[in-house]
Amino acid sequence: MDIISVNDITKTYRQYRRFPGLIGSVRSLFTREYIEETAVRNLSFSIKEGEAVGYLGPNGAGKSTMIKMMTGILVPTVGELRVLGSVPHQARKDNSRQIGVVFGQRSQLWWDLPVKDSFDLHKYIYKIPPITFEKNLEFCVELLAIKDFIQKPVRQLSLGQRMRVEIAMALLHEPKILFLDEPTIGLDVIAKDQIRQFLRTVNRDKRVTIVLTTHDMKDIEEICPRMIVVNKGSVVYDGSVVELRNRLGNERQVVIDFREEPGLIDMPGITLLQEEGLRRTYSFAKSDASVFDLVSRIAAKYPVEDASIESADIDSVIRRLYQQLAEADLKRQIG
Ligand SMILES: Nc1ncnc2c1ncn2[C@@H]1O[C@H](COP(=O)(O)OP(=O)(O)OP(=O)(O)O)[C@@H](O)[C@H]1O
Repeated sequence: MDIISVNDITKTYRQYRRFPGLIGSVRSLFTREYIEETAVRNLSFSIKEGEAVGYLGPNGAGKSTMIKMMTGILVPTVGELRVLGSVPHQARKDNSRQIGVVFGQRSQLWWDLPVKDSFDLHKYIYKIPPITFEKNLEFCVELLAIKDFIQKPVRQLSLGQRMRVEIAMALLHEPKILFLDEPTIGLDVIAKDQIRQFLRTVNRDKRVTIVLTTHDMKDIEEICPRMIVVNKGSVVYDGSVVELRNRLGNERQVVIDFREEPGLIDMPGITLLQEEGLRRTYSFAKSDASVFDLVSRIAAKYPVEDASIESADIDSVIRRLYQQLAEADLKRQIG
C-alpha cells in the first residue's frame, strides 16, 4: 500500500522583489514586483508502507521543500499529495499523530527543560497512553543510550546527544512515518553510527516508514535500500544504491606505491586523484582497460612496489551523477 503518493507536485515560492540601496528600499515599498522561484517541479513518486527511502540531491534541489509539504508545513502550488490517505496541510492535526519529524538544523525540544520534561510534555500534547509512552520511552532510552543525560536541560547537551533525544521524541507517539531532514549533520562518526543503527532497527522491527534527506551517502547505504535523487526540483534517479553504482560506477581506483619518485606518468585513460609521498591514486574507466593490463603497463615503465584496485566509493558515484547533471544543464543553456 502506498503510504505517500506525490503526483505531479510543483511548489513555487513567491517573494517581493527588493531593489538595492536606500532609494531601492523606498521603491520596494511602492513597487510590488514579485520574483518566483520553482523549488519543486512536476514531481511524482510513491512510497510504500515499511520502506526506508533516502531523498537526496545537490544544495537547493528542493529536498527540504518536499519534506515540508509532506509534513503539511507547506502547501503545494499545483498537484496532488497524499500522506496516509490525507492531504497533509488539510489534515495537519490528525497527520501529526501519525508522523514523526526531525529537522537536523532545528530543534523541537524545550531548551531550558530537562530532557525527561520535554518527553513528558510530548506525552501530554500527543495524548499518548501511559503504557505506550513507557514502552516507547524505554525502547528509545535503551537503544539511543539517553539514560545518562535524561535529567539534563537540553541546552547543555552535545549535538550528538541532542540529535538522539530529537529522534527519540519523534518516535514516542508511535508514528507510522518518520521524516528526517539531515539527521546526521555535524555529528562525529560514532554518533552517526549510533543513529544509523537505531533507524535501521526502527524501520526493520517496528516497521516505521522512513524518509530522510542527507548529504552523507553512508546514511543512505546503511539505512535506505531505495534512494530518490532530485535535481532542480525533478526526480533524476529512483532506485537502489546498487543499481546506481552499476549504472555509473564503472570507474575503478588503483593505488600504486612506487619504490622511488616516478615523475609524471603518461598513460592514456588514467587520471591522477591523489598524491601522498610515493603513493599515487588514479582513477580509470573499467571499460577502457583491464586492471592487470594497466598495472603491468605502468610496472613495465616505472618502479612499482605494490598496487591495489578498489571500486569507486558511493560518494564518487554520486559526484559523477551531479557532474553529469551540471554538464547537461550547461549544454541546455548553451544550446
Ligand atoms: N521560504 C522560501 N522562500 C523563497 N525561496 C525559498 C524558500 N525556501 C527555499 N527556497 C528556495 O527553493 C529552492 C529549494 O530549496 P530547499 O531548501 O528545498 O533545497 P534543499 O534541497 O533542501 O537544499 P539544501 O541541500 O541546501 O538544504 C532554493 O533555491 C531556495 O533558495
